[in-house]
Amino acid sequence: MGSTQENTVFLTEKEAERIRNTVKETVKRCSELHGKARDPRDAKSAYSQATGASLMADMESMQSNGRGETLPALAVGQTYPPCTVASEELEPMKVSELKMNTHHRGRRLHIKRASPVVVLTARSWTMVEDAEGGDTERLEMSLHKSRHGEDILEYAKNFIIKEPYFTLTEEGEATLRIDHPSDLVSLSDALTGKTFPSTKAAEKFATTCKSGGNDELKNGDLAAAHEKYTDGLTVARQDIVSTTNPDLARDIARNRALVNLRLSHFDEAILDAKASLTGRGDPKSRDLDSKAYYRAGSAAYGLGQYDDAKKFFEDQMKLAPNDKDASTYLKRIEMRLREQQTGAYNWNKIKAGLSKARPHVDAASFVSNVKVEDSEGRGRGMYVTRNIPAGEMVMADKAFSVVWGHDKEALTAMTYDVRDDRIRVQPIGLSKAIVQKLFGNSSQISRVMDLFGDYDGDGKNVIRTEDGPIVDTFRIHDIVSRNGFGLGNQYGEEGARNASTGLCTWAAYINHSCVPNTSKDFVGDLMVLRATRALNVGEEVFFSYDQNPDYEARQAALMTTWGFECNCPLCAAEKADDPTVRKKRAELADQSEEFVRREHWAEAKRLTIRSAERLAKAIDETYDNERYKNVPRLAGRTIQEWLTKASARK
Ligand SMILES: C[S@@+](CC[C@H](N)C(=O)[O-])C[C@H]1O[C@@H](n2cnc3c(N)ncnc32)[C@H](O)[C@@H]1O
Repeated sequence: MGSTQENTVFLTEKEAERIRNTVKETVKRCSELHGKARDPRDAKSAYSQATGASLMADMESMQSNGRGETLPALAVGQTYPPCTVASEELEPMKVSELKMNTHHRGRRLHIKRASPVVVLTARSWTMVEDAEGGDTERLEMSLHKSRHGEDILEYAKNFIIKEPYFTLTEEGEATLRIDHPSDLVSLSDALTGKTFPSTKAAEKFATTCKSGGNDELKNGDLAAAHEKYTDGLTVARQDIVSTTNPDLARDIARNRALVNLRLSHFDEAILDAKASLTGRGDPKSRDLDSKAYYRAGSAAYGLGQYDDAKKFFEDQMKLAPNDKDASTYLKRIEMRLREQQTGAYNWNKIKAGLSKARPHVDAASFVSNVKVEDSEGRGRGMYVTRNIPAGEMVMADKAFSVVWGHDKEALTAMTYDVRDDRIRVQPIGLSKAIVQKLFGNSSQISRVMDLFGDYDGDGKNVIRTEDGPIVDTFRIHDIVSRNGFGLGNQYGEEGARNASTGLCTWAAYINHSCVPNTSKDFVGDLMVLRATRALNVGEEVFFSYDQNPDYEARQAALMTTWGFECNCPLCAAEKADDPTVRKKRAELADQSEEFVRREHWAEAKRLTIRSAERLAKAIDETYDNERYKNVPRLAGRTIQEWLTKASARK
């Protein structure tokens, strides 16, 4: 957590003011327009507006290679919950009935795309019209605009918008706006309006989908393969096909399991693989079932559900006792279970396997020495369940999601939050990656949504309807704000605009202290926490979110990024200092940073060491001995470390 000096993006007052004013102006206009009738659009000019903008966007993305030079600026904090009922339960409406700046709760809009899609860094938009023909309107998908790596709006032609939100863009143009991807249901183009006169026709359709899916899979187009298999499955599972040819649905499900596995949609991969099982004893069926168990096992492994994975691979071995892949997996699972239970990691092997191309470790989280409980004044916290000697590992947490600086998904944005009037630099790419992962793995939604965030949503915690998983993207944004962390520059290429960031769902319960009792380190995407002093059973674990030795700067960062005032023993002592003493100390700390940058300890002459000693003494004298009896003197740390190394050389 926290950003280093090099990674700080500075914004001029004027730029900040401009962002603030634009957002405030839009918010004001929106509230003035609330409930007013919509101005109809001219369909022809709407189409040419979108076509022109789409060409421009294509050209820009070709020139900038898809990555903008400047940070996008986004307004955040105007939260609203996603629709939590199935589209079938909503009452249909027409574009012409839309009211300005209104969430049309309880309603649904069936639309079709009527223009090319304009794909921009933080949003996509297009023109749409009523499915049966009628009024044209603009539709904008904000931030979470892709699925299976494809732009959602480009993905299909027919959509249902659940509980449509009609508002203004930041440029003041009327638009249907989607912030939660679950509010947009894409309908299959191939199936819309399709009926089958006979079993044969339905079977033929499903078989064609299956072979089309196979072709797409061969071409590596996973999104298209998924779509074709899904169409095929929808029909193959209907009674007219499944009663006469149940194996067709099994075959398609088995193939879709592989696509889901490759898309890291592990939940659906397991469901598909299980649905494909024949349970028959002939060699061909045993072979197919063995394949299905392998896919289910790999998916469970991907979710970190090692006990389930073990069971699937053992079932596979019963059908194919000599299968090498299954036995390799079973060995890996034994290692993961050992890591989980005892924290016994083979560090050499883990580190040797890491590279920029393979930045994720194949390791399990080790959390059996800790538990989560209430922490007075701090929400919940993490506590040790046994005594842990100094230097020993407290826990290791394999990140739930990481976006590396070198990933194309890395995206940092400047956000203006209307709730607290603050501008922040946010790892938007990480929020997007988490939403994507949860969309493909709804079994993980509760685990992430349990983390602390300012916005709690509607409190219903509905995670699925018949239309699919529901992910409240505003909650994810707030959770990432308060729990995301930097992974450091492990593989190079990290900068202010593309920091490597991640979310750990265990370490996220650890509170901050400026006098922490643990320190954290990263091995790839595994966060390793060690005790910096002996910890007694039942003690709360703390690490430092921000180590700035300057009291004011540290408190400001803790308030802006994490929303709290720190009352740890160090902050209590520093708060009682005279502000002029604190200022002097901060100046001396700056001088010592500068000194350390200028003078290398390995080449230091006696006179230089003397200067360092004088600086250290001056810093020490800013501390009241009584108040700082048991409290670290942070400002002197850098120069003291330098002195220790330089003196040891003599
Ligand atoms: C990463 S979470 C830590 C777990 C959190 N306490 C919870 O209940 O889930 C960060 C949030 O915890 C709270 N927090 C962490 N350290 C704190 C402290 N020293 N004093 C007060 N609140 C703290 C703040 O609300 C912060 O935004």
